[in-house]
Amino acid sequence: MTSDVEALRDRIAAHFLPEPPVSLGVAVSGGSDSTALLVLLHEWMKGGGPEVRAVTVDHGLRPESAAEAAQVARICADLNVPHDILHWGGWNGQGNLPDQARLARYDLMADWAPVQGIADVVLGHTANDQAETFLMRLARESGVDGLAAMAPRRNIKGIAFHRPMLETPRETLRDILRAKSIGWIDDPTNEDRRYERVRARNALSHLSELGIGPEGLSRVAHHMSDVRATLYHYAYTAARQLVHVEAGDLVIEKEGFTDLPQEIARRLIQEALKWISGAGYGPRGRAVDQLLHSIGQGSDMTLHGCHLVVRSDTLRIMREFRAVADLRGDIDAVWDGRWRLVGPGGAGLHIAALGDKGLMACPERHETGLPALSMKVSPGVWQGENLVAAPCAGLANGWSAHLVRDEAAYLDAFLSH
Ligand SMILES: Nc1ncnc2c1ncn2[C@@H]1O[C@H](COP(=O)(O)OP(=O)(O)OP(=O)(O)O)[C@@H](O)[C@H]1O
Repeated sequence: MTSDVEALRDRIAAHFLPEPPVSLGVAVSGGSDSTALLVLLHEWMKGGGPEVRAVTVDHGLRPESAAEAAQVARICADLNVPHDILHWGGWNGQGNLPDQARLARYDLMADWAPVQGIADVVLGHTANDQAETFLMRLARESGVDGLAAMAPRRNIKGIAFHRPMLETPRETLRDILRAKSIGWIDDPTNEDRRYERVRARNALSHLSELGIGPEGLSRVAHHMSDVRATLYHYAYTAARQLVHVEAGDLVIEKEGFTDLPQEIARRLIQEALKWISGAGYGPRGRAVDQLLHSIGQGSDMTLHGCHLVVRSDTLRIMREFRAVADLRGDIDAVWDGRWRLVGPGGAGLHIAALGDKGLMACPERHETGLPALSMKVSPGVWQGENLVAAPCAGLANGWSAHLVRDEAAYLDAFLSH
């Protein structure tokens, strides 16, 4: 074994410290990076590392794709590594094809892994991929979060996807394959200049004149990711002190909030909008800055399906009425992705927002101390056009409303960055 192979194998093993898993999945497209990753994991396994099982997703998008998956199968057979091929059901014409294919790939692999008793899957992204992502984020004028580029690990459906080679240049990996006379597949779309990533790759080759290369940019991304983690840590501390949940809204103490540095305030708001809307992603940074400006001016604003209300001593972020106005749900189902109603049941019941009509049917609403806007977006139990119960607006009738995402979930989100 050459010293390069040893060094890279050890770098991968270091990614899994302090406790490497017993078994690992490896996602192999047949390209140079993931094929080299397979070889390195195989070396690790031979030296007492985790059991390895490979997986290839055949997207069926190019005529050669089945033959390419079969080529990966042969390499795996030569190494004595078990290998599975997964098939994508195809594109439904929605969204952008490469994005949809990537999402489907992660989804298929996240379903495949637990069936094999695997909780960790390794991906072959290299320093070159990281540097290209970094340049694309620069083009979008991203801040710290965007420039941190790809994370070394992320969770999808409870499976950890690892990228242990984010600081390894592609050529180093190709040298390993050349030395072992193992071939790889060159995907023709990697040359297609219609893709931004391909243009970023070409641009990168010109930047070497300035001493800018994949490894350097990937180290900058790594620094940014440390900075991001630090900022989220402070944002978490601030959120614990200044934010609490009330009837499904997030209430922020205004005085403490306005003293926060903008980078921290922005994160508090971004996570709040994600928590209320249930969207897996936050609004764009510019939109959040506009919202912060609006808070400074003392004006209310709607964003990301949420409504921010500025009061003298608090900021209250609640669901925007428009986002739930037409939402009708089954009585046993979670409503708006966050409310579960528990009560005596009955025939022909459904859940919908109270709205003005429901609110007027709650004589005790003033006793709750909640703002009318907040009660208006809260869930009510309806029988046809008649309101049966509205637990957040003082009309219980044996019903109670429970948040599926609680305050702990809001706080935990800061720690997952
Ligand atoms: N069809 C696929 N099946 C299994 N894993 C895949 C597939 N496509 C990509 N991957 C995984 O995602 C990583 C990054 O994907 P990307 O599209 O950048 O790579 P690629 O150019 O197809 O191949 P490589 O990274 O192996 O050179 C790959 O290294 C591999 O681990």
